[in-house]
Parts: sequence; structure tokens; C-alpha cells
Amino acid sequence: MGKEVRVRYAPSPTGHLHIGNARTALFNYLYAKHLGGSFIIRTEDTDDKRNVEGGEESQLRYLKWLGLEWDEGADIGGEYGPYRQTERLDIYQKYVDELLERGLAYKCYMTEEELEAEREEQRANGQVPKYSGAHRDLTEDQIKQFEVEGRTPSIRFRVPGNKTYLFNDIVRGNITFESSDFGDWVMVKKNGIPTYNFAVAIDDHQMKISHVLRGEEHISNTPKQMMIFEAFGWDAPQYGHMTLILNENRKKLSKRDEHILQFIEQYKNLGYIPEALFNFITLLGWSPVGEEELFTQEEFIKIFDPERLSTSPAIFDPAKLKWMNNQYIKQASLEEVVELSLPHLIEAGNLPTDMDADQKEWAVNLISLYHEQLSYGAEIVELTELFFKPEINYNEEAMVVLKEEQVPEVLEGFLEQFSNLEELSPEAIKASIKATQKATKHKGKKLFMPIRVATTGQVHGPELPNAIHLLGEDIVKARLENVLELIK
Ligand SMILES: Nc1ncnc2c1ncn2[C@@H]1O[C@H](COP(=O)(O)OP(=O)(O)OP(=O)(O)O)[C@@H](O)[C@H]1O
Repeated sequence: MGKEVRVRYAPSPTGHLHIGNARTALFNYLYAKHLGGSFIIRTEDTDDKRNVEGGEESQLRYLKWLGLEWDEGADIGGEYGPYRQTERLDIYQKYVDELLERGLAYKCYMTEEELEAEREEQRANGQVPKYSGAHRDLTEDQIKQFEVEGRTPSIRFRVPGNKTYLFNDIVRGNITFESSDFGDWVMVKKNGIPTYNFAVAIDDHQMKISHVLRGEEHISNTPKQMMIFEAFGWDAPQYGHMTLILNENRKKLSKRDEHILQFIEQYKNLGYIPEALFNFITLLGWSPVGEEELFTQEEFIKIFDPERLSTSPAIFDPAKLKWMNNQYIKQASLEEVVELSLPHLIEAGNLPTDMDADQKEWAVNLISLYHEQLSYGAEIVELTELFFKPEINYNEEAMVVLKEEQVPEVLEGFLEQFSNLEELSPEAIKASIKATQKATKHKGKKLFMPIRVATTGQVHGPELPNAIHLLGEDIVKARLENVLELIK
């Protein structure tokens, strides 16, 4: 039997979960589930300057909302929380001590100003700046002197000379780096906190991670992590670097772009369906065999094959997401669609919070009229606007219809039939339109369009008798009379 599959999603708590982060988490999850392995969450929170309040909570909450469950983590009262790097500092310390002792790491006392001066000089000489190794081999006396001066050291990893680091990337095949391109890099910062690359390598080993699937911005970190694995004689995991998700301007989606519509929370609040997002995100940078685009989580788990990960970046297309959500809304029950959309009508002030049974029934009927068309919950407000405003401003398209010759006759005829109705059911309204046809001898578009446009202001729309039924007697009459006046 091969090695047990254990993968991880390792967010820094620097902001909310966006489509790009979620894609990385989801591919790890699918990979683990496909192979019967474990999916682990680890918060990489060692860069306290960048951490934001609520960042971790958001990452976890919206992963759960998308339907991802992790298998393992720190025990937080019977439930698994994520592993947190800041809670593992003792573990890292043990390994730092070992490398110092073995001479594979050393203390560097250079100040930020000295380091900057060094880089400045290298740039001036046309070189790519890298640490010169000035404090690689300090004498005991030099060290004492720096300590007396009160300098605090960072700890650097002693990069081996003339070595090639090669890994076979799951997505990109063989990738190599030369150790000569790296200066001795900081393993532990002056504040005593390990750097990202050091902590990641220790954790991936300790957590027995078998495959590291992450965004391609991490490719250049990989050799540093391999150096740590090598220093301890550990086997490195298999790496796979996935292409990034870009926005429409071809820029990487980033947590720091707070004003862009790209966060899972925003889509939840707009009334998107988690299964639709899951489906959509999985198809960003990965494609199944065949043309089919709609899959459940279980189906994805069955068919997920990392061989089919794309090597060119995927552009996040919000219009495609909207389309996909509509596919899911169409399949959802009316009850679910009401749950997604009704709160938005209330929030817009179109309906009261304390609806009585009749109002609720009216609202449900209204939403059901748009069940097929609705792309996301909040869209209901825009789609149903015509039901909540007393007057309509007929646009150009509408006026073209209303100016046709037969319109006064049709509308007067319909107004008469409508006024004589004893009950306002959609069936009765349908019958009154039929009766108008008989009386006026106009039929088809010539009959329907003026009635539709006069009552709704739109040339396309939901079932006409149902819409008229929901608009109610007063509004329908007022609109018909208004149009008759307008076109006189
Ligand atoms: N645009 C993106 N497309 C695909 N994966 C991404 C994208 N942005 C981040 N990731 C991946 O998400 C995981 C978590 O990364 P991280 O927490 O650093 O997110 P981030 O959005 O890059 O944050 P920041 O923008 O603050 O650096 C990493 O594996 C990273 O590669």
C-alpha cells in the first residue's frame, strides 16, 4: 500500500475567504476524499502584522458553508479547530535548537539598516540582492561584541553550496532551483517567531502531509522548504502548484482587495447557493472529461483527477457563476427559493417583517413567478420592482408597443372585461383576456403585448394572468387608465 494521503489547506488569517482561496481548499479536499485520505486545516498566523480580526473565523465559517469539513485539528472542546502555528512555537523551537547545534543554522546580528545598505550596493552593481553571508562564520568574540551592543539576532538557515533542488510538480512536472540563487534565509525573525517557510516545513513533516497542493505563488518557497526537509533527513511531500484565479483585469484575487465582489461571504449574502458555488469553483482551473458542467460534491469526489488540473490561469467570470446559480435555483424547491429571496424583499422595504398569512401567500406567489428566471436571492428586488411602485415610466421599447393602432381598443376592451370580473384568480383573468379577444377580434401579440406592457411596463415577463392577479385590481385599473390617457 502507498503512503496515506494527507493534505492541508493553510490560510493566513489576513482576510476573508475568497474564490481563489476556496478553490485551493476545495481541490485539497476533493483530492483527499477521492483517495480516502485526510483533509487538515492549519492557520498560518505567524505574521502578526498582517493578521486581521475575524480573518480565521471567516476562512473556517465559509469553508463549512461551502460544504467542506476537515478531519483533524486542534481539539477545541470536542470539536476540531484548526492547527495554529502560533500555538506551536515550542515545537519549532526544538528544531531551531537542533539546527543551531549542528551548525546548519546560525545567528545573524545584522541590523535592518546594514542589510538594506548591502542590498543597495548589490543593486547598484547590477546584481539581484541576496544576503551576502556576512555573519555566516562569526567568531566567539564578534558574537560577544554584538550581544554587548544589545543587538538581537535573527536565525538564518545555512544554504548548502552548489546544490540543485528538483521536484516533480503534480501540475507542472519537473522544476529545478539552484542553491546558489539563495542567500542564507531567515528561519527565525528577530522577534523569535519562525518564518513562514521554516514553520511550514516543520508542520508538513509533523502532520505527515503527503501532498501539498497550493497556489503557484508558492513555487519559489518550495526549495527553501525542501532544504529543511533535507537538513533533518525527512522525505518531502509531493508538491503541486496550481494556477491562480485572476479577476477580469487578470490580477490575482487577493484577500486584500476588500472592495471586489469575490468573497464567499458576499455571495452567501446575495443569496447564492453553496452547492452552486462549490460546483462553479471546482471548474476553475480543473475540467472533467466531457461537456457536462453540473456536478454534486459526491460526483466531484468520484471523478476528481489531479492530472486534469489546468496549467494556465483561470479567470473568475461572475456572469458564469450567476448562470450556474440559476441552474441550481431552477432545481431548488419553491420553499428554498423563498428562503433565499424573501429576506431581500423585506430588507428593501418592499414587504414588512411581520407579514400576515395573506401577505406571506402573496409574497410566495410573487417569488414563484420568478422561480425559473431568478439567478440569486437578492435579484428578486430588481425583478419584482414593478409590483411595488405605484406608477410606471414606460420606456421607449414599451412606447413602441403602446403606440400601435389597435391598442386603445384592446385596452378599453380588457378594462371592461377586467372590471366585470367577480373574482381575480389567474384563471378568471385568463378568461377575461380571451373575452377581450372575442370582443375586439384582436389576437396573439396584438392582444397580449399591449396588456402586458400597460400593466407591467415590460415587453417580457412572467405569466401575464398571474402577474395581473398579483398586481391586484386597483393597480391594474389605474395603469390601464393611465395608458389610455397617455396614448390619446
Ligand atoms: N487568486 C488565487 N487563486 C488560487 N489560489 C489562491 C489565490 N490566492 C490565494 N490562493 C491560495 O490560497 C491559499 C491560502 O493563501 P493565503 O492565505 O496566503 O491567501 P491570499 O489570498 O494569497 O492572501 P493575501 O492576498 O493576503 O496574501 C494558498 O494555498 C494560496 O496559494
